[in-house]
This record gives sequence, structure tokens and C-alpha cells, in this order.
Amino acid sequence: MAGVDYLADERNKAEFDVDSMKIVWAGSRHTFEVADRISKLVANDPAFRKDDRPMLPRKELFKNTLRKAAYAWKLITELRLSEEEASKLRFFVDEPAYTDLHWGMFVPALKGQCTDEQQSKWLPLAYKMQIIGCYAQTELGHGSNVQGLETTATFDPQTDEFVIHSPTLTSSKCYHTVEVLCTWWPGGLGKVSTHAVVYARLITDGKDHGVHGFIVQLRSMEDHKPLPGITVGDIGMKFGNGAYNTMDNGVLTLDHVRIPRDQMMMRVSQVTREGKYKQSDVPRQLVYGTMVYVRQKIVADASCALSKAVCIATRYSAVRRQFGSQNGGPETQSAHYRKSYTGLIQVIDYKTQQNRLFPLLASAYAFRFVGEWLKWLYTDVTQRLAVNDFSTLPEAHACTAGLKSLTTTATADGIEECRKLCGGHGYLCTSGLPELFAVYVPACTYEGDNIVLLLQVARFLMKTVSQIGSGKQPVGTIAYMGRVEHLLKSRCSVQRAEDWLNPSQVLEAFEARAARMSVSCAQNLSKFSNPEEGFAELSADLVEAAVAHCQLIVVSKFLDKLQQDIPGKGVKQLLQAVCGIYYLSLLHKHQGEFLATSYITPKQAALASDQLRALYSKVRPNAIALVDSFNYTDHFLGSILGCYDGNVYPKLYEAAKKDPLNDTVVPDGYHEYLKPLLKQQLHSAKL
Ligand SMILES: CCCCCCCCCC/C=C\CCCCCCCC(=O)SCCNC(=O)CCNC(=O)[C@H](O)C(C)(C)COP(=O)(O)OP(=O)(O)OC[C@H]1O[C@@H](n2cnc3c(N)ncnc32)[C@H](O)[C@@H]1OP(=O)(O)O
Ligand SMILES: Cc1cc2nc3c(=O)[nH]c(=O)nc-3n(C[C@H](O)[C@H](O)[C@H](O)COP(=O)(O)OP(=O)(O)OC[C@H]3O[C@@H](n4cnc5c(N)ncnc54)[C@H](O)[C@@H]3O)c2cc1C
Repeated sequence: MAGVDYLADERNKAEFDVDSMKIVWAGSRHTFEVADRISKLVANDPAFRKDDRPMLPRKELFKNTLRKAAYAWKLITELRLSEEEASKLRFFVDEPAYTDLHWGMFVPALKGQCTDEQQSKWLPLAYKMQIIGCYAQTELGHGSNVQGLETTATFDPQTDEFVIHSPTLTSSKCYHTVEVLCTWWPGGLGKVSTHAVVYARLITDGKDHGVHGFIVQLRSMEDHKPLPGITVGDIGMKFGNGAYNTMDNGVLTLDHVRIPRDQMMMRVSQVTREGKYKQSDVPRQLVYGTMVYVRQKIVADASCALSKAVCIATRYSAVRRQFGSQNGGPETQSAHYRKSYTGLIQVIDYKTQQNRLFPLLASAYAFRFVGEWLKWLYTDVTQRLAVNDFSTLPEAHACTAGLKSLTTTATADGIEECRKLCGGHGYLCTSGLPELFAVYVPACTYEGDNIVLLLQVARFLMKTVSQIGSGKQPVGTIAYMGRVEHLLKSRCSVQRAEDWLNPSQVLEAFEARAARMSVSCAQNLSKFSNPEEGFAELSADLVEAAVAHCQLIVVSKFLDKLQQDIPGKGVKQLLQAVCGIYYLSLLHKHQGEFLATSYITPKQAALASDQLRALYSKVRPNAIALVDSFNYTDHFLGSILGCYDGNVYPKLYEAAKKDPLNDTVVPDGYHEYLKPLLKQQLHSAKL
């Protein structure tokens, strides 16, 4: 049956121009064309096969990743791909590798933390991959608490060097039962990186200046062996088969390792030849700049991971049929569903399925647009920093931290929901969903634990509330706090379900909820004589206020997007429906907060649910076209359930036949373990 498109009927139902939507999703025609070309290049090259990943033993898996990364680099250089094309190629290869950390963190750290002179030395080497780097910040005992790091970099004026040292238990106040407090977790560190950006406490003349970044060579450029004083290795298997085990997350101890003074990254602060510590005229927090950059990237990546899962679950939900009757005979479910040509009900037509799936589809679009906006914000703050305007740095930190937390939590939960939406078959590795979940879920932890990051947003919110009335007008994403008096008094004016389609009404509802939750936290905090104690005591409420603020940002950026000129037949109308599903499903999920803050009434909450159901019906015929708009190849999706042609069952059957366990009809181990058992039972049962 090759060539038959089992989803053709679904595709014919679309009420909008899919090609135009593809461009909206990609961000521009240019980005679409690059992504389309590179994704096909990868999909058509057998060297990038990835369906065997869950079955490979770790060593083989890792070597395979090294092979793919080297081959990708060969293509990048031979085809003279641009930076944009090269990064798309790595993205579509879709395999976590040391290159993610080299390009995603090491290079940005060099760019952001080094002086021009240092950059001119290190960047050309890194760009040509003549050195490979990683980002070594987290220690066994300290991840979230960066200020608590214990590795030291002590300046030795005699030799003009820093001595980098991981403290041992004996020299540490810590009472862990491990012998060494080493660096632990960095990706690419375990087996590959030649260099690392190591974060350590800078000590000059006995004085501790806090955490700074240093470039440390780890391995010999001749034979890849660790340099003297360096002990390095992989930290072991992680969650899931295949998944993130293609990455060599590493452990590192540094025993009085000496590096030249000019390998301290000196953009933010410097140590002179005499050992004098000098701080540039920039905020110390710029040392954390790489994290702001990567968090912004992670938000953009969330929409990719979630859209992948949603594409699989949506296509499969249209293919999968449950209940109804094959021959038009008595129905086992309500006649309401008797629409499909076979008489069997497509599971996508169940309202419960739509209620679980469509908000995730909407979230994928919402995260795409907020990711675009966050990229703009990051570019803007970077340009300002270049001219010593630091005014928007706290907002950029709060936005990147908060949105990283919000989008990764929703995406990880969403992928797991998509697995359940695919029923039993979702649990098969060939659905692609178990591995996608296992690869994605650490995003809730790395680059800042999601709760720790929300607490940073909460601090920013409390600071903003405390400044209300001081004459300092809040701007940007926090501008609504400038209208707090109105927002505390106002009441929702919705009278009919359709009123929930009014953008200004929706925006005010989300602003009022966020403002009221923040103000309530601030009022409760003011009852504590010690603010830090109050912050700790109220931290669960503060996290909820931070989530409300971040959801407001996502909703407002989606609504802003809809204000733009969006070409293509029906595209804008569909996006309006998708946006409506996004905010109304949030309103429904957090109804308690909207009601408790008294902005809306129970009747208005019920009208919101009515409108949400109406939007599900609007989106239903367009669901397949909406996921086709992601333009994912079958290779990238890596899922039989999500394959473009919907020909799921024969593919599942063929894949099962190819499982190594089916290489022989009688399994290995039969003669040792099954036969004797069965024989013994045969004797005792006298059969
Ligand atoms: C399939 C493969 C994966 C693919 C992923 C896709 C991603 C797309 C590509 C991305 C590229 C590369 C791939 C990356 C893969 C992921 C690798 C993960 C790498 C890591 O995990 S690296 C380690 C990251 N570690 C952390 O994030 C630690 C978290 N902790 C912190 O950030 C901070 O220490 C803190 C919790 C914020 C500190 O809190 P504390 O209150 O103690 O703060 P300080 O006293 O230090 O500072 C207070 C002051 O500073 C402000 N501030 C804090 N952070 C920042 C910042 N980053 N920028 C600006 N300002 C900051 C804070 O607000 C305070 O200000 P105030 O005094 O109140 O005015
Ligand atoms: C797959 C993966 C890749 C990684 N890659 C790198 C890398 O390349 N380089 C690198 O340097 N690091 C890396 N890391 C480390 C990562 O950045 C840290 O694990 C992360 O920052 C969380 O820190 P932690 O492990 O110390 O968690 P902890 O802080 O120990 O968190 C444990 C629990 O305590 C809670 N908690 C902690 N502090 C607070 C608080 N103040 N208030 C309330 N609750 C709190 C957290 O919410 C969490 O529930 C990686 C981690 C993973 C899982």
C-alpha cells in the first residue's frame, strides 16, 4: 500500500493555507527554506539513522554519536554551510552531543565573558573545532547555588598563574560522605572536551572575590589524555534508553592545576600582573550572562519538542479508531460521533481527547511566538549592554528564567500527556515518545531548576511591587503593575461566551490575576520582620504568583502576534482560535485563582468553558493541517505513530518483526532456563 496517504481526508478538511502557516511557524520564508532544505538533507542520509538508538549499548551508542557529529562537521565544512545552516543541521540530526555544549555554551561563554583580545585568541580555535569546550559550573554539592561553589582559582603572583583546585572533604566545611567535591554534570566533559570554562572562586592575596570563569585545558592535544592534576570521566547512565545517554556528562577534579593569568575570562573583572582585582564598570551579574543566553534558547527549543510530541499524538489520534461500529450497526457510543466513513470513531473526535490534546497544540504555537519575542528581548538587552545600558538586565533575567521554567515544565508534562493520548502504542519506543520524554525532561532541571528560577521571578515581582508609588514607572513585561490600582478594583465585563474572544478583555483578566496574586504575596511578606524569612515561608505562594506573571507574558505575546499582518488564506483566523484555546484552557486550569482573586465570577468562568469547547470544534477539522505546518520529516519525528502518511499498523508490525528479540523464533536462553523449567513441570504434572 506504499504511497497511500491515510490522512488525505483530514488534510482536505483544512480551512487555511498550510504553506503560509509553515512560514509563520518558521518565522520567515528564509528560515522556512533553510529548515526545509537541511531537514531533507539529514532525513535522506542513512548516516543519520536514529531508530536503533534505544537498543544500542552505551559504548556503541556513544561512539555512534561521535561518528554522527564528525560526519555532520564534515558536511558543514564540505558544503560550506553558513552558521545558520550548520546549527539547523545539528538540530535535525536530533541527537544530544558534546557539540550542543561546545556551540551552545562554550562559544557563547567565550563571546560574552572574554575581552576582545581573549576572544581573538580562543574563538577562531573554537569555531574551527580545533579545540572542543564545555561549560563546567555545577559541582557535586552545588548546582542551584552558584555563589556556593567551592572550586578555587588562587592567583600566584610568582608565576603569573592561577591555581585551580577542587576542594577535598578535609578542606571543606561540607559534611558529605564523598571524598572529593568535584565538578559534576557538564555535558561533553566526560570523554570529549579538550577545554572547559570552569567556574571557581577567585582568590587574590587571600581575599575571596566570588565566582568567576576560567578557561582550563583538560586533555592533551596529542593523545587526548587528561593533563597533570586532572581526573575526568563520565558520570554514568542516565534516565531512559538511548535518550540523553548519547551525552558524556562528566565528573572532574582539579588538583592544583595551573593556568596562565590571561585564561581568566576578563570582560567583567580583571586581575593585574601584580595580583590586583579590578571590576569593570558593569554589573557583576554579567558573569551569569551565558545562562541568560541559553535559557532564551531553551524557550525556543520547548516549542520544537512539544510540537514534535503533539504532531505524533494528533496524527495518531486521527488514525486511531475506537468504538462505534464497522458496518453501521448498533453503536456502542453516542450517535453524536457517527461521522467517520468506516463507522468507527476517530479518537480525535472524543471531546476528552480534544480537551487534552488541543491545549498542547496551542501551547506549541504559543511557545513558538514567545520564543521569537524572547530572542528579540535578548538581542535588545545585548545591544544595550554593549553601550553600558544595564537598565533592562533584571527584566531580561526574570523573563528568561521564568519562561524557561514555564515552557519546559509544560513541555515535559505535555510530552508525557501525548504518550498517554496514544494509548498502549505510545509506550512503544517506536512511537518516539518515551525517548523524547527522557531526552527532554532534564530541561526542567538543567540551566536552573524550574522552582529556583521561579523564585528569581518572584523576587523581581516583589521588588516591583515594593517600588509602586515611588515614582519609578514599571516598563516592559511588568508595565501592568503601573496600573495596579485599577487592576485591583476592576471586574470582568464578560456577558456572553464570545466576549472571551476580545483580546483586551482577556489581557485584563490575566493582568488582574497576576497583579492581585503579587500584591497579596507582598502584603503577606510585609507581616514578617525578617523579609528573607518571610520569602522562605511564603515561597509556594510566590511561585504561583510567578507562574501567573509568566503565563500573562505568553498570552500577551500571542495576542501581540495576532496584531501583525499575517498573510495566507485563513491563517490568522486559525491562529486566533489556537490562541483562544491557549488562554481559555489556562483560565480553566487556574480557575481557582481567577475566582479567588474575584476578578471573574463563576458564571463568567462557565462562559469561558463554553467558548473553549466552541474553539475545539473550530480547530478539529484543521488539526492535521496545523501539525503539518511544523513541516517535520518522518526522520525528525522518529515515530511510527506520527508518520506523515498515517499508515501506522503495517509499520508497527514490520518494526516489531525487526526487533533483535525476533531474530530467532526460539529465544536465546530457552535451553538453559525455559526447557528445564518446562520439563520439570511436565514431570510433576505427569502430562
Ligand atoms: C537535546 C539536547 C538538549 C537540547 C537543549 C536545547 C537547547 C537549545 C540549544 C541550547 C544550547 C545548548 C544546549 C544546552 C544543553 C543544556 C545544558 C545545561 C547546562 C547547565 O545546566 S549549566 C549550569 C546552569 N546552572 C544554573 O542554572 C544554576 C542556577 N542558579 C542560578 O542561576 C543562580 O545562581 C541563582 C539561583 C539565580 C542565584 O540566586 P542568588 O539569589 O543566590 O543570586 P546571586 O546572589 O548570585 O545574585 C543575586 C542578584 O543577581 C541577579 N541574577 C541572578 N542571576 C542572574 C542572571 N543570570 N542574569 C542577571 N542577573 C542575575 C538576581 O536577580 C539578583 O539581583 P538583585 O540583587 O535582586 O537585583
Ligand atoms: C542532563 C543535565 C545536563 C547538565 N549539564 C550541565 C552542564 O553542561 N554544565 C553544568 O555546569 N551543569 C550541568 N547540569 C547541572 C544542572 O545545571 C543542575 O543540576 C541544576 O542547576 C540544578 O541544580 P542541583 O542539581 O544542584 O539541584 P538542587 O538545587 O540540589 O535541587 C534539588 C531540589 O531542591 C530544590 N531547591 C533547591 N534550592 C532551592 C531553593 N532555594 N528554594 C526552594 N527549593 C530549592 C529544587 O527545586 C529541587 O527540587 C546538568 C544537569 C542535567 C540533569
